Amino acid sequence: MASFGVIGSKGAMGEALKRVIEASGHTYAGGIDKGGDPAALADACDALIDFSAPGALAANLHAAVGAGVPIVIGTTGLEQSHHDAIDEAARATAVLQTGNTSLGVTLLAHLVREAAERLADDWDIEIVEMHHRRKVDAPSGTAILLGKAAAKGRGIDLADNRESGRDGQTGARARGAIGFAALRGGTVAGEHSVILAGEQERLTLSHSAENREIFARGAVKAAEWLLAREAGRYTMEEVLGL
Ligand SMILES: NC(=O)C1=CN([C@@H]2O[C@H](COP(=O)(O)OP(=O)(O)OC[C@H]3O[C@@H](n4cnc5c(N)ncnc54)[C@H](OP(=O)(O)O)[C@@H]3O)[C@@H](O)[C@H]2O)C=CC1
Ligand SMILES: O=C(O)C1=N[C@H](C(=O)O)C[C@H](O)C1
Repeated sequence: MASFGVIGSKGAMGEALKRVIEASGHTYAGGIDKGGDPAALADACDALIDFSAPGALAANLHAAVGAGVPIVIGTTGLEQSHHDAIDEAARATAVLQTGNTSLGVTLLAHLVREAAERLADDWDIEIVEMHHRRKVDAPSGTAILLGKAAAKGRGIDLADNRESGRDGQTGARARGAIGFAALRGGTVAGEHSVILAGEQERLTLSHSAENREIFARGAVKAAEWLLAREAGRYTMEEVLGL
């Protein structure tokens, strides 16, 4: 059994994580929110689990490296500079970052990659997501993860082929583009659909999160798995053996 510290502990995910850690027989080492000290939390636990905000990432990585504990990062809305910081920290400790810790989405990303690989680029790819009204980033981390999987299947870079936020006189859709649409409202835990639209037919691959426990369970599983790992940057695919 291990002890886990949660960053973003009073948030929706933080509360789900506390429940799942305690139900799994591990120890909840405590949690922090804005203004809290991640270094003290890192010293008091075997691994950190961070579902907070992009602005917290640098201090959280620094704390994990300083204490020599692994860290799971579920926070979304990350930019390239955040990913560079994660790569740097992963030289010193075990780190896993993902936009979605659920089993279903991790498998969905594989299916999307395979579909994009097998279908020619006259099959247009559109990713639609819906989340609760409190969500602050768009497209969701999951939508970006799925877009990257589709781009990988196609052998292209997402950054060069991404179309989001269409409005007004957009012009016709560019061949090979990967489109994103983000809906917000109510209490939706997370809905994602990847639509592959061809001539006279459409294939839709979807995932529905019914609650946040699925993300919390995946994050705890990832933290358990990281405990036995050397320094490095790891993926949910590796944790789940997919
Ligand atoms: N990867 C995945 O599977 C999933 C990822 N997420 C992501 O996790 C993140 C949190 O989601 P959710 O719980 O719904 O959000 P909430 O807004 O409910 O909670 C965020 C928490 O983080 C805290 N926080 C904000 N800034 C800091 C900081 N600098 N240091 C420490 N804590 C801070 C907030 O504290 P305060 O109120 O004091 O500001 C709050 O308690 C989001 O980025 C979301 O997209 C969510 C679900 C699944
Ligand atoms: O903010 C959320 O709630 C969620 N965020 C993650 C994302 O951005 O994809 C994962 C999940 O969809 C819920």
